[in-house]
Amino acid sequence: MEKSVVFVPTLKEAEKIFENVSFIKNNHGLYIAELKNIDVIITGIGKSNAAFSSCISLVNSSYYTVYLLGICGAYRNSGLKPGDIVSITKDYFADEGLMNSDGEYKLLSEMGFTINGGRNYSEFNCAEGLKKVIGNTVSFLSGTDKAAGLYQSKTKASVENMEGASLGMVCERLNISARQVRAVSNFCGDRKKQEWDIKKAFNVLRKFAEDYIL
Ligand SMILES: O=C(O)c1cccc(C(=O)CC[C@H]2O[C@@H](n3cnc4c(=O)[nH]cnc43)[C@H](O)[C@@H]2O)c1
Repeated sequence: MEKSVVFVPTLKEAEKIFENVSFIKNNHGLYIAELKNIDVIITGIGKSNAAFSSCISLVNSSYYTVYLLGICGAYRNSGLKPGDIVSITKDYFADEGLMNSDGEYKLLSEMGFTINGGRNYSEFNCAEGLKKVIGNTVSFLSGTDKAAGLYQSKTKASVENMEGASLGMVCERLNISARQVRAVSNFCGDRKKQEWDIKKAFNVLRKFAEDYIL
């Protein structure tokens, strides 16, 4: 039987999205749950964990659909709010570059370097029925309004996450199509004004998984 794979950044997110499922550690140190028609794999937080976990899991596999499901932050001017669910179709490596002394920053592509085959972003297929948005993948979180403004104005992204562009690049290089679905858990920027509602975000991701994946 053909199987799909769902990557989720953290065990906490996965246990809320896929209830009553047990995870075991595999021989690569990754937590995995094997359900009837899907495998759920925990990537770990951040670009390096996302690249390793997706590459090692996909390189000799025959999964027929790949999903990355998780929470994300929304930029204030995006029109999104906690509890909204989106399909990220273009995800930038937004903090790989150079910060000048005047606080301006350049992406690697603006310095003559590229990350993903001539580009500074990865692409995903759109998950049907969801709002299509641009994402920023960062390792250095935008915990101030200034940092959030810099990232957002550079790429025109609506949301921010920590794994998407890396996992997307692995899928592109392996010629496997993937969808990235994220629920907004907070606003980006000043930490005191982030308005986290992680419960709402988990609930919409669980509903999405029940309706479209399980
Ligand atoms: O403690 C904090 O201030 C804080 C700020 C942002 C994110 C975190 C997390 O622990 C979540 C990391 C996890 O969730 C995704 N995520 C959720 N919100 C954001 C965000 O505003 N910016 C970037 N990533 C976010 C991310 O993909 C990770 O998997 C804590």
